[in-house]
Amino acid sequence: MDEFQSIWLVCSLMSIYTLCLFSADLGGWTRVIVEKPFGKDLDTSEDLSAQLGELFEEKQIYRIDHYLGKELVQNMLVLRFANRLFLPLWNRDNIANVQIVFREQIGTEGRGGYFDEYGIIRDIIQNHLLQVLCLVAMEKPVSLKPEHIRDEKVKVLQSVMPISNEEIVLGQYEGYTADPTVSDHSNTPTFATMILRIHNERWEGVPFIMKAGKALNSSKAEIRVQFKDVPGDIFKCKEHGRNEFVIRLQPKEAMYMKLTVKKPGLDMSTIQSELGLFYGQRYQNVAIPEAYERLILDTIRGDQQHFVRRDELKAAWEIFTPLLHRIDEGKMKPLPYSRGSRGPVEADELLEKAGYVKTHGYIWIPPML
Ligand SMILES: NC(=O)C1=CN([C@@H]2O[C@H](COP(=O)(O)OP(=O)(O)OC[C@H]3O[C@@H](n4cnc5c(N)ncnc54)[C@H](OP(=O)(O)O)[C@@H]3O)[C@@H](O)[C@H]2O)C=CC1
Ligand SMILES: O=C1O[C@H](COP(=O)(O)O)[C@@H](O)[C@H](O)[C@H]1O
Repeated sequence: MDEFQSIWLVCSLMSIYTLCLFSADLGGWTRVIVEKPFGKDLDTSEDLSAQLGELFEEKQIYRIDHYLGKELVQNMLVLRFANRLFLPLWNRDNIANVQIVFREQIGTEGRGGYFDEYGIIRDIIQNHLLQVLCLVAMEKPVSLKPEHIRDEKVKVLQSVMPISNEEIVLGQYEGYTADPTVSDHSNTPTFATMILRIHNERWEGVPFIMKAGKALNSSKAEIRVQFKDVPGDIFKCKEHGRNEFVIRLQPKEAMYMKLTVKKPGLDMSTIQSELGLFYGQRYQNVAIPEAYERLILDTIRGDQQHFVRRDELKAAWEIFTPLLHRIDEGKMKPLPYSRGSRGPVEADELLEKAGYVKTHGYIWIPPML
């Protein structure tokens, strides 16, 4: 933040603060929604938090991350902690790897100037995907009270190990710097795949593969949990692939479990198929609220469960700041990739290296309405 931005920020905060004082006099309440970017690294974020903290109490601050307002993200805790099925499986004994993926077909059109300052890690991974990781990996909270949930999220974040250079692939799509608001020599990644490792009893040794990119061949956001091979493979079905539980956040919310079944017919052979819950089909007359709609309502209701607490934000920046500084200083360079591709091939190689096993011969047949 330069001096002008800093003065502007302080003046804006003071004006909001003054208005809030008036509302308190009238018997109202004060809740301030703050939208990202929450700084650019640990220090700038802590500065911002300190300035906000001088004016508002933490219970008045609603740091918004719109991924926390998405239907299937909110479903995560229910899925994990209200279903007996998942309780014994959700750990390093059974899960081989987890992918948390954001892919977008559009590039940075119209937002190049902003994006070039931040890049894909600050724009998507350090906030949206990391919040999803917390919900996938955290322990069961004592209760559904916002503080209990946020306490568990902080613990997961604090257990994430430093990210190794060998476990990162960065990319920048060709033509990105043609945007007049982007520097010709920009080192900003528009794509990143990286492995996060959680050093705790539940997750030691399980790679959490975070993938995000712009100008790719598809648009989607999903969580993909891949289970380990079945020991003693009497059906010789290992060749088809492993069990996978996929939670598609968007588009077309869905959850499906890829599993091995007997291939219908006279032979005793096996094939990969799926058990699925497709929201468009199962909940045909239900309108799924927009993330911001839900989160603004939560703010009015005074429920901070789906908002980021100050210590959570700090822990998130602690994970990424060293890596971001290496990129900002030009010590790590993004690889070029073509618009409309999957991103650099090195990213899929990293996935394989992390132990992800691709399915063979699985064909999905869309359900008929
Ligand atoms: N309910 C529904 O709507 C369902 C839809 N389907 C559809 O069926 C298709 C297959 O589904 P599924 O098997 O789950 O997922 P995919 O085959 O799309 O992807 C499986 C994994 O392989 C990676 N991958 C995909 N293409 C390549 C490639 N060319 N090289 C290297 N890695 C690759 C993916 O990465 P990345 O994620 O980065 O692409 C992902 O990690 C998809 O189109 C899916 O949308 C399947 C089941 C249910
Ligand atoms: O915060 C952001 O999110 C959008 C993607 O949001 P989604 O709800 O459509 O998944 C992304 O395009 C943008 O770059 C980023 O700032």
